Amino acid sequence: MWPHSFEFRLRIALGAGGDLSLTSRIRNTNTDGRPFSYTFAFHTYFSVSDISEVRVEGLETMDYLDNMKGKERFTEQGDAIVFESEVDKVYLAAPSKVAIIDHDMRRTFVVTKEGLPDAVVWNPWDKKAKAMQDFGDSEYKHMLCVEPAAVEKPITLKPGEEWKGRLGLSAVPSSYCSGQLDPLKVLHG
Ligand SMILES: O=P(O)(O)OC[C@H]1O[C@@H](O)[C@H](O)[C@@H](O)[C@@H]1O
Repeated sequence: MWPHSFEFRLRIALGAGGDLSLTSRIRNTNTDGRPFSYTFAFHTYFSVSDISEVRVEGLETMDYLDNMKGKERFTEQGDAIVFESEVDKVYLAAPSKVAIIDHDMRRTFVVTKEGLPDAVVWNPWDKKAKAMQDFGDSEYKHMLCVEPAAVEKPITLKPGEEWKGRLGLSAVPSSYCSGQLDPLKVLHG
């Protein structure tokens, strides 16, 4: 058991237009005066038409830790992130808005975050999917995990202190067709 006392509160708000907001609050309620540290991530799995056709915008040129290479640090190059094999990356100091663009579904998920500096991007691909008990063998083709997170630098709370992290999620209809969708509007609009 974790040797600390804490209070965890989750506020779920669903807006009239379907926008979802999840706010987590963690308070250190230790009475022995001890601080504690933790990392945090909203493990949000997005349903996508075909992982090979999806791209993520907002993380280009970001530094990341590659969990598949012993957490070595790299810098993302070039264009939007696309997927052709297993990925498990922690983007550091990621922007507060990231877009998951699903051309076939004509839908863009816009993920916003507050109090969560990092963003994890994960897809197990075929081999790991087969090895996971709670994951269908082919489910990796239709999912992408983008997680607002605080991973690189653990959060430390003294007794009485409270931390707050928020995830915002909206699905925007998009009829993207070579250049129709302006990433600046998705990311900054
Ligand atoms: O199955 P869960 O708890 O959603 O976690 C899935 C993945 O979550 C990511 O945060 C991790 O970086 C991966 O290593 C992990 O496998």
